[in-house]
Amino acid sequence: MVDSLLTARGLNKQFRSANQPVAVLSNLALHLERGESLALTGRSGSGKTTLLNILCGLEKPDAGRLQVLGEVFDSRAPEAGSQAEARWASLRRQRIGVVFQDANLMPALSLLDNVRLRARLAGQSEADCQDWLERLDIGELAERYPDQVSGGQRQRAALAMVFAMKPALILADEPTGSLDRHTAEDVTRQLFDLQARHGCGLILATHDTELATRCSHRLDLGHQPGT
Ligand SMILES: Nc1ncnc2c1ncn2[C@@H]1O[C@H](COP(=O)(O)OP(=O)(O)OP(=O)(O)O)[C@@H](O)[C@H]1O
Repeated sequence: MVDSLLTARGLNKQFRSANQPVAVLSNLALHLERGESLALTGRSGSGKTTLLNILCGLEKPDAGRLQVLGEVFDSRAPEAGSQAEARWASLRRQRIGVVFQDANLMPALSLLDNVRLRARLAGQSEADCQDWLERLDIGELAERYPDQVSGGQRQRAALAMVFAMKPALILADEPTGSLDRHTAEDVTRQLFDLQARHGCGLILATHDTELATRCSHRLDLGHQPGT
């Protein structure tokens, strides 16, 4: 079995601000194997979210090569953008679970239906969807819509969606950012339990040093040249 989940080489990304180029990622490399976890740390604006977006295909690097779950994305490849988009979309639907700051819940679906939809799209059973909501302590909110619950409860629903899809790789941007300390500890424990049980990879961006120390590896983007 191939254990490498993700390899990135020579990633560069710059944005333009007030017509000036702002280098965010410069010649960045990283590698993740099955069962490993990586904490992305660094000061605000150092590029953590940008890197997570690149690692799931929501943002294009200016240069670099990515190998993600057996798929290769190379900025120099002649492949049409739409083909790469389709490969990224398929990875996000079935194999990469993404937990971002503004939890991607469908507003017209209840929390439970959001979790069920995510499981279905990933080809997983819908049988344990209510159970995931219970485990994240929002079982009694299953029939509510996203705009009828708090930001922290939405974030837990987003985690339930990711758990239900049983991904090979989880990307999480401040997964405990809007949770109180007690709930954050509970969610963190579940995140690492799930990772240990399924042997999936986990990359998370965090300002929480305690959460970062629970990961097997750490990459401080505050030290990237140009940031
Ligand atoms: N679309 C964009 N256009 C211009 N600049 C951008 C864009 N997106 C991000 N940036 C800039 O790129 C830099 C990195 O942003 P990013 O959101 O990746 O940082 P971060 O480390 O996740 O920050 P935080 O910890 O505050 O969430 C910042 O200076 C940001 O202002």
